[in-house]
Amino acid sequence: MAALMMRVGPGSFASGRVHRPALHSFAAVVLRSVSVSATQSFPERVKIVEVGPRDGLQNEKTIVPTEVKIRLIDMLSEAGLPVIEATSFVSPKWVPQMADQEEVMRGLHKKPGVNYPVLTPNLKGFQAAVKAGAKEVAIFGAASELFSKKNINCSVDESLMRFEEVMRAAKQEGVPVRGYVSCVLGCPYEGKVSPNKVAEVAKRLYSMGCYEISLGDTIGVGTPGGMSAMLNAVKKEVPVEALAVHCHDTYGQALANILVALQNGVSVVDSSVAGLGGCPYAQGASGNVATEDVVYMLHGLGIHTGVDLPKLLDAGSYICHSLNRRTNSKVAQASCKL
Ligand SMILES: CC(C)(COP(=O)([O-])OP(=O)([O-])OC[C@H]1O[C@@H](n2cnc3c(N)ncnc32)[C@H](O)[C@@H]1OP(=O)([O-])[O-])[C@@H](O)C(=O)NCCC(=O)NCCSC(=O)C[C@@](C)(O)CC(=O)[O-]
Repeated sequence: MAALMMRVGPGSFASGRVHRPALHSFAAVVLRSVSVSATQSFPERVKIVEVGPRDGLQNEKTIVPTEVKIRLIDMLSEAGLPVIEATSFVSPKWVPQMADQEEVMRGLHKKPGVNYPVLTPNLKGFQAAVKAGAKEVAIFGAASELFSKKNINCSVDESLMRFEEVMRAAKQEGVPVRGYVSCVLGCPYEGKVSPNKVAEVAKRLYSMGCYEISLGDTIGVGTPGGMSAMLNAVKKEVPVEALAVHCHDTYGQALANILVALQNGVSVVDSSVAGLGGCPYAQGASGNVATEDVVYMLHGLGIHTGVDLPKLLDAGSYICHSLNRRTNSKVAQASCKL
């Protein structure tokens, strides 16, 4: 750290506040130097799937106004995020925070080249999503029976049958479908989850036509060794190009787990601006890894994301002010974007 401080100069730290421009030049100077050797085993580009407006806001205690959600999504697209999960077409009785899904879909300003997928647990959700203008959807299963029951009120096998229905309809409509597997590194109800079970569910989702499978450490209990073992099992069934990781940061392991996933060839990472989030049916799950922190790490490694970090910080600052909460992003904290 001393070496890092010398590069920036003591003035930046003297006041006790690090202003954003100083942090950014600091980041650029320090991290450029590690990128050359470190990128060798990493992908050149990473696609970030921003899940804050859905995964982040679904867990808020008070209802977030629709216009705030729309403004957040628009700020995220302005920041260069290529995929922004906008909302979910689930039962409002189960997740009241997402009850304004149609208004959100109709209100957001679609930026060319940006995808705005939505969650659809069943055919009813799919039909409503398409009617509201969704061009891409995600189905969400789990590698844990109890989690599946608590989250979508059916067994894993039943969920896969429902997803087949969604998939058939999606194929007819030409709508791409992403698949989630939750609890890939542990379950709040069952504890340990076998990598083989994760691989089996991932394979079934991929075989039915999901173009991408996002592997969710729903409660953020995984560590890099577990991530590596799980990915090794899944990669035997699904090509690594079709895999994404979705890490919650409950135990502070998310960035380490993502790094291991990148070294395993994964080049799609889910994250949530300001580290918002948690799953209402996974007690103890804290927010997703913060998008700001993922972008900072990736850019430091010389990996292209297309994301403008200062604009992303503004989006994080906006939503934190709107929710009257502190950001979970370390990068935002360091940049005084609280
Ligand atoms: C799946 C259901 C609907 C099953 O819920 P259910 O009660 O078994 O469904 P049902 O078919 O018996 O229907 C019951 C009622 O819900 C309605 N309904 C039925 N389907 C829909 C729909 N799509 N949209 C709106 N309404 C719907 C249906 O019309 C009926 O209404 P009623 O007659 O009582 O008025 C329910 O369990 C549900 O909505 N669950 C939501 C779960 C959820 O959103 N969880 C959070 C997202 S998952 C997550 O965060 C993890 C992830 C993806 O981020 C990855 C990770 O971190 O691991």
